[in-house]
Amino acid sequence: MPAPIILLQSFLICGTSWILWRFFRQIIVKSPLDNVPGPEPVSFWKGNLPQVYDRRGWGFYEKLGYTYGQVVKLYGMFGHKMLYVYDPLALHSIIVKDQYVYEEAAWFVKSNELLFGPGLLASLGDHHRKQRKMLNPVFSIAHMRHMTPIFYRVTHKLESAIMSRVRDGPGEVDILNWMGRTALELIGQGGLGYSFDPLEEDVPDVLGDALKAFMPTFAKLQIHRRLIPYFAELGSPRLRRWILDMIPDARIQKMKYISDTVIEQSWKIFNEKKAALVKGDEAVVHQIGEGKDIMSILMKANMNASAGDKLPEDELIAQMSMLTLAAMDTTSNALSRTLHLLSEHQDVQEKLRAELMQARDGKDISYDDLVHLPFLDAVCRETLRRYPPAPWIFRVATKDIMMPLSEPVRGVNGTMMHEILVPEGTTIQVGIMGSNWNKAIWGEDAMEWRPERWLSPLPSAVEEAKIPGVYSNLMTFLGGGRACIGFKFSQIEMKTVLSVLLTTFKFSLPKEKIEWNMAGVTYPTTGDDVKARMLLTVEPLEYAKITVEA
Ligand code: HEM
Repeated sequence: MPAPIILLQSFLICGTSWILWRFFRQIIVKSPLDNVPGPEPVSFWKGNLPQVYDRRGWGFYEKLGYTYGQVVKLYGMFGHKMLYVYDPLALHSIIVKDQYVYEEAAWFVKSNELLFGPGLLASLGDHHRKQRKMLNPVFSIAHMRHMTPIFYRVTHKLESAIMSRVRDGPGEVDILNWMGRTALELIGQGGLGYSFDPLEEDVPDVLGDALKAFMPTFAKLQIHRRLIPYFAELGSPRLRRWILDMIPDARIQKMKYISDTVIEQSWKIFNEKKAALVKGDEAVVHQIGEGKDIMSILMKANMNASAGDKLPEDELIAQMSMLTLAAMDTTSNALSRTLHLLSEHQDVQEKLRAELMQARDGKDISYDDLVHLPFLDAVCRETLRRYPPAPWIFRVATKDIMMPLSEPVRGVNGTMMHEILVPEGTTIQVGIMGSNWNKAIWGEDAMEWRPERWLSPLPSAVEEAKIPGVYSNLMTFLGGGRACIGFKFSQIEMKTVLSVLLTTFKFSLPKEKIEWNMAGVTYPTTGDDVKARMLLTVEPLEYAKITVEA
């Protein structure tokens, strides 16, 4: 019998036994989570996952908070009990104090490694700590400051590209598409020292196109992804590759092409950079990032690091694709959301434009002024609070552990629980938006988008809650050892792009309705279209028609 058929048969037998075992275990074995309140599952097979992943599931999460509180029991597949958590003390335990107990899920780490190599999103424990030690300084404020001119250069190209489409009068522009192209080019030039897209014209780029295709393709493989740990070590790499080549599924074959292309192209860029570094400074400054991009700094730091701290080349290369993917949709969707909100709230747009006009005074705003503009900062913070691009992330408890609570939870049996025993293997859904929307902390108007809240002292409950986020008492960029490494990068990116676009164009709502969809990274759709797209009406400001080249 051919090998793939034998494998398939064994898989079906193992899979069926596993499902039956899970079914009986859930019925027979008592769990400490049984007493945690939560909604009924939709079915045994899917649990609450259809609600958890519903692209229109905003109401479900709002209701979870108001009905059950800050720790809620949910069901995953086949009766697997999960916890949805945004209690601040519990969050502190999950992502800071006990972060090495609550790890990334095996399917998350293994699939990232198989697709792009051993980068940050594919490493755990000491290995991950070593990679962060080398990467953290590269994202320092000093380096970000040096990158600002690169950011302005790219953003002015975006400005010209949009101007060429609306110079003769207002028109609807797919802002999501432009923010996506800009975010890719910014992480390209600022992160890799590589240009993906001239922006002023449509030029295909093998690597850029593969990276752009990644998220939409990957989104269709979320179930397959969870099966990877069961196959990842099966037989030799050659056998695994052969089996992969044989799988008659267009989505999997496309993913294979994307992964191969990204790895191959990343090696190419890496080798060119290495050659320039060996030749010396003169060759480096003639490269796209002029040696100020993240990869050039990282490669130099790695060359000078002690033997114990040095990262092997395949790890450096894996960081390139992981940084690009982590940077792209998050920041471009945050920028799209901000422009959407400013289109809905014309008064806020006017007030922000006035602040930016005054600061710009005909030239680009310096890094130091840009980061200190109060209203721009307030608009960015409030957008990232109320609409965090990644509304949740997952962790898995790698052993039994006691979860502390800042507020007791009333159990299903009526008793008050002051802590919860979390059994090994429990999936934790970290409620990033749950924490950012918490009325007990942010006040009764927590669900309102109100930038002004950042211009006066925040409620004392915010400080007292000790939310473990790296940024502004928010969970948007997470916290602990796996906090977003690029959060300063994304701040400057958002502020540079807004400072240029809002002093050149006026944005308003399009004819069709914009809807924001829930996902690992939320995304907009326009009208009945299910494809990610966000049109806004864009009109050039009178003076900009003369000053901006198109
Ligand atoms: C508004 C924009 C952004 C948001 C909301 C955001 C949010 C996040 C969150 C929530 C995580 C934790 C993921 C997890 O643990 O599962 C994360 C991790 C990460 N982010 Fe961001 N991010 C943004 C922009 C960026 C940018 C611009 C970069 C790169 C320049 C970046 C690079 C990374 C990397 C490499 C990680 C993995 C860190 C690790 O595991 O050690 N992010 N981000």
